[in-house]
Order: sequence, then structure tokens, then C-alpha cells
Amino acid sequence: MLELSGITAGYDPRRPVVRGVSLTIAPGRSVGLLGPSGCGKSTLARVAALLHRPDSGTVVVDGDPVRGARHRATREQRTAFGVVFQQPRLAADPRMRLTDLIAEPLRATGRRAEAAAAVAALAERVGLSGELLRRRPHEVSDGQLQRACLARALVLRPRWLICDEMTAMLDASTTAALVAVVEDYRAGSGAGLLAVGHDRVLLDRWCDETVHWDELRAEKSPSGV
Ligand SMILES: Nc1ncnc2c1ncn2[C@@H]1O[C@H](COP(=O)(O)OP(=O)(O)OP(=O)(O)O)[C@@H](O)[C@H]1O
Repeated sequence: MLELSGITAGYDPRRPVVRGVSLTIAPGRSVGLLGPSGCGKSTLARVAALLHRPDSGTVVVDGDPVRGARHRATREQRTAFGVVFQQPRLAADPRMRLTDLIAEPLRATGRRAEAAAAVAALAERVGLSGELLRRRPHEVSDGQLQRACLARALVLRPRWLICDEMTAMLDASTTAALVAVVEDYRAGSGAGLLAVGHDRVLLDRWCDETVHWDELRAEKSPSGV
């Protein structure tokens, strides 16, 4: 269970952008989150992924309360999350070949020996050829780079996926391909998903349920728990 309760968060404690928001996602469930631009969806997604520390409120991951965000969360808690952002160029180190980009979480957690096999399997899954894997970010398209970022998000086999407008800058066929990869992974792993977006049609088709930002303020638990 991923439980966010009474989250207040932002970039200046005097003017939080997220105020008293609660969201609960049951294991294996997928929740789409819609809301107007600038309302705080990405900030909440970063809190959910343990990348941004809330000013107040609690995050409980599979029964374990998170004591602090980022490096103060335990490694077990941090590696429970795979995160994909809207802008792959901001999320990818421009010096790394795609193969190293995908393997980077394995290296960072001392599992370098698994990298070659894991990258090969994931590259096939997301549709990246061996030739593309040898290129650096500036040598591939946005869609190809986002495929690599999704592979990187899956490489530690996370129990939770946070996709923050993952497909916002992609064409329809790449969007469909990446959503299919996420759903295939979830079907095999039982991972839960928070998908932030602007496209209600896509989120309704993709997720078990779609909630609007305003509903979270009313302390609603979208997964019916
Ligand atoms: N690093 C930051 N420093 C200061 N303010 C920020 C920062 N990131 C976001 N904000 C502000 O916080 C507010 C919420 O931003 P956030 O990105 O969470 O919204 P959003 O709902 O995801 O928007 P969009 O749908 O346009 O991506 C906005 O007013 C934004 O300008």
C-alpha cells in the first residue's frame, strides 16, 4: 500500500503548493491523476516517489512510514520506486550511453554483475536496438530516450511506478508502446502505479481509476481502501 496522508509540500514553507492532500494506492492498482497546470501534481508525485520531502504529512510505503525523503529514506524504500518524468533530456545524464543510463541504478546499488543481462532484456522490452543502446542522449530522439528512461525505471523491479506525464511529448504510437510496457511489467510484477497527466482519455484507458486533483483535497482514497 502506498499511503500519503495530509501532505503539505512545496518550495517555500510559507507558500506550500500542495496543501493537506491524501492519496492511497493499493498494491497492484493504478491511479491516474488529473489537474490543471501548476496545481502541484508533479510536486505530489515527487513526494510519493520519496524525491521531495513534505513540510508535513506522512508517507507510508508497504506499511513502513518514511522518516525522511531522499537519502534519509532507507535504500529498501527508495528502490521500491521507479520514476519516469516528462522531459527525458532533463532526467538523463548527457554523457552516458543509453546502455549505461539503463544500468545505472544497478551499479549504484552494487549489482553491476547483473547489468548486461538486465539491459538486454529491458532494451528488447522497450524496443531499443543494440545500435541505439550505444548512442548518447543527443544522438537519439525524445521517444527513444524516453524508452531508455522507462527501462531505467524498471531495472530494479520496483513495486511502485510513478509516471509524471511520461508520454506528454510523444506521438500516439510511442505513447501506446510505452503504456503497454508499463502494463506488461505491472501484470508480471504486481506493481502499483501513479500516472500523472493531462489527457483524461488516456488515463481513463490506462488506469483502474482516474482522480482529479480537487478530489484529493477531500481526503478521498481512490483505490477504495
Ligand atoms: N523547483 C521549484 N521551485 C519553486 N517553485 C516550483 C518548483 N517546481 C514547481 N514549482 C511551482 O510549484 C507549483 C506546482 O508545480 P507542479 O510542477 O507541481 O505543478 P503541476 O500540477 O505538475 O503542473 P503541470 O501540469 O504544468 O506540470 C507551480 O506554481 C510551480 O511554479
